[in-house]
Amino acid sequence: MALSRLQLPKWLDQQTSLQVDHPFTLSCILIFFTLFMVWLANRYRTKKLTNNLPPSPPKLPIIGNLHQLGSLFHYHIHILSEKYGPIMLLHLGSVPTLVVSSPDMAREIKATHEIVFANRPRTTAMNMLLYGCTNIVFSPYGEYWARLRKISAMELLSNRMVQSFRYIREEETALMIQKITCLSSAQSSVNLTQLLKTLTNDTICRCALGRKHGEEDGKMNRADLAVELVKMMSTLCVGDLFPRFGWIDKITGWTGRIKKLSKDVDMYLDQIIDEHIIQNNKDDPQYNQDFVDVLLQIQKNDINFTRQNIKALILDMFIGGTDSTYKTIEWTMAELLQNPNVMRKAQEEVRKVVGTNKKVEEDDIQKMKYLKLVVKESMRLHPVSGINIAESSKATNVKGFQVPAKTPIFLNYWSIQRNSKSWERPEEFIPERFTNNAVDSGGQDFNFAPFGLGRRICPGKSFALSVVEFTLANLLYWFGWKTVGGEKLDMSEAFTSTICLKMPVHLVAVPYFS
Ligand code: HEM
Repeated sequence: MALSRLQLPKWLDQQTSLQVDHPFTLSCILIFFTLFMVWLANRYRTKKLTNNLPPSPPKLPIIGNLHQLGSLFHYHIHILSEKYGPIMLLHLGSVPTLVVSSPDMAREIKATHEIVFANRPRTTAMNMLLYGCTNIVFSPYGEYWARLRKISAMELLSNRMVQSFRYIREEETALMIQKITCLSSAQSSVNLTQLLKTLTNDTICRCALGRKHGEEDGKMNRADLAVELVKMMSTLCVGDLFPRFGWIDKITGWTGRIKKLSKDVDMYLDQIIDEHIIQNNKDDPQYNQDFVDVLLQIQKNDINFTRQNIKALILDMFIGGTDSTYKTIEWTMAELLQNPNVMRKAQEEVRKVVGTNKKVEEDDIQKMKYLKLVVKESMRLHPVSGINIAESSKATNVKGFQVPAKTPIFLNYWSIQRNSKSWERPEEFIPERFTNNAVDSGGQDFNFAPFGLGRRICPGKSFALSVVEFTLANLLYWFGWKTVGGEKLDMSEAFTSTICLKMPVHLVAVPYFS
C-alpha cells in the first residue's frame, strides 16, 4: 500500500525506532536490500549480455537445437550456419555452444582473442579416460600444458626426431607392401583401411614405446583399444548435455562402460611403463632409449611429474596420431580412385623420381611436388580433424557478439575449407589449385588449417606428413589400383571422433613390377 506524504515522516520514525530496538531486523533488511540490488545488477548485466548473443536457430525446450543435428555433425552445423551466419550459438541440450564457420571469425577466435580461447572443453568421458584431462590435448593453456608440449616436441615430434625414425617408417611400410603383394598374388582384394590402421599404429608404437603393441594375448587388439578410446572419448553422455541429469548415465550403463575401458587402458599403460623400468634396470648398452624412457628419466628428477602424467602423455600420441594419420591416407587413396587423371599424374611422378631403384627413399619425397599437392588437396576437402574445438575462459566480445565464459566453441574447418568465397569449385578434388598458391598448413592461414591454428596447432604435423607421404609414395609406386568389381567407391562420410569414410576401403592391387 502506498504511503501518503503526511504519513511518511511518521513511518520513517517508526522504522528507525524498530531498527534501534531490533538489531536482527536491521541486518535482515540490509541483507535483503543488498541481495535485491545484486539481483537487479545481475539482471541488467545478463539482459545486456543476452541482447548481444550471436544468432541462434529457434530451439525447443530441454533439447535446445539437438533435433536439428544429425549423425553428420560437421555437415548439419554447416547447413545451419549458411542460414544463421558464420558465428552462431547452438544449444546442445542445455549447453550453449558457439559455432564458427568463416575464416574471418576463425581469425577472431584463433588470433585476436587467442589466449581467451586457448582452452578446450572437456566431456565426462575425457575426464574419466584421460586422467582428469592432464594430457596435452585437453589440459588448460598454461605452464603445465607448455611443459608437456615442449617435452613431446623435443623428444618425439621434432624434425630431428622424425628423421631419426626413418628406418621404422621404411620397415613398417615394406611390411605393408609385402602383405599387399601376397594378397594380390592370391587374387584377394585388399582391406586398405585395416592395413593403414595397423601401419600407423605400429609406427607410432615403435617410435614412442619402443616396440609394437598389436594383437596380443588374445585380448583386445591394442590398435583397437586406441580406436575405441578415441571413439568413446568424443561421445557426449546425458550429463554433458543436461548436467542435472548426469545420474541417468549410471542407470544406462554408460558410466560402467567408460570405467571398464579406462581400467583396460590403465592396465595397458602400466604394463608399458613397467616393461621400460625393468629394461632400464638392466643397463643394456645396446638398448635404444625411447620416448617412455625419457619420460621416466624426467620423473626421476621431478617428483611433481607423476606416473599419471606419463600415462596421459603416452595417450596423447595415440589420440592425436593414429586415427588422423591413417584416415588422411585413406581419404587420399579414395580420391585418387575417384580421379583417375590425378592418380595417373601422381603415379607417373613417383615412378619417375624413384626410377628403377625399386625402393622409395625418403629423400625422394622432397622431389615429389605433385604428390605433396595431392595430400594438401586431400586435407582441404577431407580434414579428418575438421571440427577444431576450443573454450572461452572468460566472457568476451567477438565482432560485436557476446560470448559468455566457459562456452564450448566448434570451428568448422570442414565448412571453411569448402567455402566458395575462398575456393574455386570447392567440392572438386583439384590438387593443381595449390600449384602457385602459397597457402600452407602452418597455422597462419585462416582459409586452410588441417592441423589447426595458433598456439595449440598440432605438434605432430611433421611426424604425420612423413608417414602420410611416404606411405602414399609406396602405394603408388608398387601397385596399380582398382575398385573391387569396377564398382564406384562409396565416398559417404561418417562423423565419429574424426570425419572419416563411412565404409572401409577395399581395393584390388595390381603389381606394377611383375
Ligand atoms: C594427418 C594427421 C594429423 C592431423 C590432420 C592432425 C590434426 C590436428 C588438429 C586439427 C589439432 C587441433 C589443433 C588446434 O586446436 O588448433 C591437433 C592437435 C594435436 N595433435 Fe594432431 N593431427 C595429426 C597427427 C598427429 C600426430 C601424428 C600426433 C602425435 C603423434 C598428433 C598430436 C597432437 C596433439 C598432442 C595435439 C594437441 C595440441 C594441443 O592442444 O596443444 N597429431 N591435431
